[in-house]
Amino acid sequence: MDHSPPQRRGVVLILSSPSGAGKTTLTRMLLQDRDLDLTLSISVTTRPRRSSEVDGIHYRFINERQFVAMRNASELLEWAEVHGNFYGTPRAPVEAVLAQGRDCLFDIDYQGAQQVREKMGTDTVTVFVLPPSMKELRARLERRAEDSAEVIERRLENARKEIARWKDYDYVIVNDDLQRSFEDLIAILRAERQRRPRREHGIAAFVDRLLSE
Ligand SMILES: Nc1nc2c(ncn2[C@@H]2O[C@H](COP(=O)(O)OP(=O)(O)O)[C@@H](O)[C@H]2O)c(=O)[nH]1
Ligand SMILES: Nc1ncnc2c1ncn2[C@@H]1O[C@H](COP(=O)(O)OP(=O)(O)O)[C@@H](O)[C@H]1O
Repeated sequence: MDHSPPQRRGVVLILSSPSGAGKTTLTRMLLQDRDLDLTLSISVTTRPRRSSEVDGIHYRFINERQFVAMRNASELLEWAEVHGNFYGTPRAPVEAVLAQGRDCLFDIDYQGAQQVREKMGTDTVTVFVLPPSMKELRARLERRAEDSAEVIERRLENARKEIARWKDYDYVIVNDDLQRSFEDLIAILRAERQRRPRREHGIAAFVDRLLSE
């Protein structure tokens, strides 16, 4: 087994947006592109499962007692209450991915993004996804048809507060054309992978060999 350190540090790529702006769709597109080799951080949540979701793939659905137990055992890298439910990121899988110098993708809210940035520092890259209009945001939530009218209203009420956080992020994408947004995300990831501090170890060894030629 190869015990040498990874050639580069993994990217901690965080996507946030108000509900309905399209981050889950973009996340799924990124994961389907095998060449990108991204691993999703699968959150735990106390919210009820939607019909389109699979336990253990999109979320791990747990009850509040289990959530509190995980939080108290410091098993969560970050956690937050969003739209009246608890969400958290299990720490161990993230650490395992990053230790291999691979990249980890997070679909978490602004509270979680802030906590991860504080803990992971410059490994973190944050992207905020905006809807093209509030009218379209409502239309997308209604078209998705996964939530009750009451839940949709609550999400739209929270959207203004969430959108106000755009300034905390490294990148902002207005998700009008889905394919274009996807390509922009790939461009961000490719560029971030090449950042010198992330490649310090691998490049130093390469340059040593180069100069010894
Ligand atoms: N802080 C935090 N937020 C999360 C986590 N998982 C999901 N979220 C956020 O919780 C919010 C609600 O997610 P969800 O119920 O799937 O609804 P959606 O935004 O309409 O797809 C979104 O802003 C997610 O990004 C997590 O582990 N931690
Ligand atoms: N650029 C886009 N144009 C049109 N519809 C979109 C676009 N992006 C996402 N959608 C649709 O909007 C709905 C909400 O998207 P979703 O990814 O579930 O949002 P979020 O995860 O941010 O709540 C889904 O039905 C999705 O197919």
